[in-house]
Amino acid sequence: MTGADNATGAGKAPITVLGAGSWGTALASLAARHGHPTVLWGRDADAVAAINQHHENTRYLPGHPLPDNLVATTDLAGALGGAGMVLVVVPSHAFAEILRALAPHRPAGAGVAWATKGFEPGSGRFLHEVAEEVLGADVPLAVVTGPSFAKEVVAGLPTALTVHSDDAGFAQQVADTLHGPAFRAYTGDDMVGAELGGAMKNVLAVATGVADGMDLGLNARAGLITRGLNEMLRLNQAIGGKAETLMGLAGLGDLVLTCTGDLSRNRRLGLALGRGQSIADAVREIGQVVESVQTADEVMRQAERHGIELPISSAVRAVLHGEITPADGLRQLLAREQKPEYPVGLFG
Ligand SMILES: NC(=O)C1=CN([C@@H]2O[C@H](COP(=O)(O)OP(=O)(O)OC[C@H]3O[C@@H](n4cnc5c(N)ncnc54)[C@H](OP(=O)(O)O)[C@@H]3O)[C@@H](O)[C@H]2O)C=CC1
Ligand SMILES: O=C(CO)COP(=O)(O)O
Repeated sequence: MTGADNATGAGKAPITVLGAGSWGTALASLAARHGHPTVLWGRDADAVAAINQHHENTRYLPGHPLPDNLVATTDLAGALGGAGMVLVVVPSHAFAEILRALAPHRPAGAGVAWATKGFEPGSGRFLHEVAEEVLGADVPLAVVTGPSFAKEVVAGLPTALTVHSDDAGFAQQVADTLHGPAFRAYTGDDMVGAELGGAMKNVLAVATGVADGMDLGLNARAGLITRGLNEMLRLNQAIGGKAETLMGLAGLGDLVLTCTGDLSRNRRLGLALGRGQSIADAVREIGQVVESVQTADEVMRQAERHGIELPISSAVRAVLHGEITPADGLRQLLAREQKPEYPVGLFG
């Protein structure tokens, strides 16, 4: 696919995407295909030159032609100059740094959305809390999340995701930019639930990956996904997110995708650990961001803060730190006391 799917761009808001990895490139490609004048900012000059000259991101999405009207640059101020909307798609460890860098160049009126999944490492803050602190309370903010592998989106395969914001008009603007012939973008107003779902599913994908790597069978996989969803729902309720958010694309949808789809880097990390590989070797082989490595710590920090027990997430965190082996984790989970599925209703 090399041209725009939709019109010529006349009247469409210019979009600036920050982060030229697999997901930033796929989302920029989508906006460009929908006729938005789109600029993709990346920090790697060679990668940027290859996108402009060969219309391909050879490192992160090799073999997928990008639209001719997608322009890449390493010039952050230039990229932001004419932006009608900014979409941040860097890993969570770089999120605060990129927001601080973009803040002085953001045109007044340009809202800031992000498709990053995770928390601020170290503090465990939600990304919308970081964004509000750096950009101020008046800037429209939104989170883009849901079951969406970059490789499938850039290939034009049908995908559905969701955009959550406290500002309904901005959620709609972001959704309108992404929505198109093969892409459904829904909206919602629950940033807490949307961000928690996107972060926790990465940790739970490691758990199902480990189980599959240990050949524990399909029953174990389904059990982990379901009890994992329960962990998401309980922590979400304690923090103040809406249950329906986690029963939708931002929770269950992304959990199923990431726990079962081998395109998931977090699942692949779990598979490797379950087969006895070291975490360092597995992460090196994957060669892209694996958010669970940091997110497991931050999920458990949130859980401790709110007094919620999360046995699967806790076992993943301990395995990722080398405190226990995958086999120990399995033994711990199976040895837990027998109890009602819902001791105190859905959220017990
Ligand atoms: N890939 C996917 O299918 C999806 C990913 N996401 C989320 O999107 C986020 C980005 O992931 P993804 O694109 O897949 O990751 P990748 O590993 O594919 O790419 C990471 C990109 O971030 C850049 N980067 C890393 N650190 C910095 C920094 N300090 N400043 C600027 N750029 C930086 C890298 O640049 P360089 O190459 O120079 O190192 C690279 O371009 C993650 O939070 C992920 O969970 C969400 C949904 C789907
Ligand atoms: O978030 C994703 C799909 O929605 C991508 O998952 P991974 O980061 O595990 O590859």
